[in-house]
Amino acid sequence: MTAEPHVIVHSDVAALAGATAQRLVDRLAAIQAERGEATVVLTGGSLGINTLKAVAAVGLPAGFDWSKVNVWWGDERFVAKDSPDRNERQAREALLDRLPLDPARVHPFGAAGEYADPDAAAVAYSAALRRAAADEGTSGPVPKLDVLLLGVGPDAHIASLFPEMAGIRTEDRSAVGETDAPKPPPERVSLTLPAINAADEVWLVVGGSDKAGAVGLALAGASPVQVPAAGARGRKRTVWLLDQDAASKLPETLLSPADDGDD
Ligand SMILES: O=C1O[C@H](COP(=O)(O)O)[C@@H](O)[C@H](O)[C@H]1O
Repeated sequence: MTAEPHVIVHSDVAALAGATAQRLVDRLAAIQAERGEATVVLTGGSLGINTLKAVAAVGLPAGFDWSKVNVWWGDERFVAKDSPDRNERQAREALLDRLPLDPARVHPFGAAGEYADPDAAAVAYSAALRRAAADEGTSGPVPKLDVLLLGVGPDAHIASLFPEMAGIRTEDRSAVGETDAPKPPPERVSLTLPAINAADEVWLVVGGSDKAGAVGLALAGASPVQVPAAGARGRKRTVWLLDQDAASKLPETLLSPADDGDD
């Protein structure tokens, strides 16, 4: 398996969310069985949250222990902690609040009111990532990130890295603040592309015909500055999990239809 993108197409968004949920639990369980814990980086957005809702309905493999799962986020909207716009709040309501997670292993971005501005929250998140790496005995900028989930916007943004903006060009830190995002809310915090690409596995989960152009450009090898999704690569595996609408502009040669249990 290489980090060359592998594309799997499901029939529609419901099948995509359900299959991604099952794939995620299976993968985290396999990693946990191997090294005692597993780390997931969550995304917000429509499919990110629908996938978490679908996880609630997935059967858990024997021995799987949610309290040994580390949770980080790929990005956050810089709004009040209790705002319904917050990716953290949506994830908690969709799934996390129902799981026996260890609170010490759950790492939300800081919120407006806790930090003066998005960049201050980003500096704190970079520091938290570095501390977690140090706790694992490495001197790197991020801990081991097993599976990192991403949504993709119609403009090809990933996390809160938008085309042509400073965040997508930032390489010297793990998280960055954004104050003028084209998608509301304008103030956001995001992992940078180097931090995203430090994950072992990057899964881009995308549904809908409004995303087909972005998916087509990303998989045709566009420049990440113009098409941020083009730059997302896992160290070991990069998987594009699509519905048929999102895949409609891809050449046949790239597609692996899912049998909804596929790989
Ligand atoms: O605002 C955001 O948007 C993207 C994509 O969301 P979608 O609803 O178009 O799928 C998401 O990946 C990101 O986490 C979120 O903050």
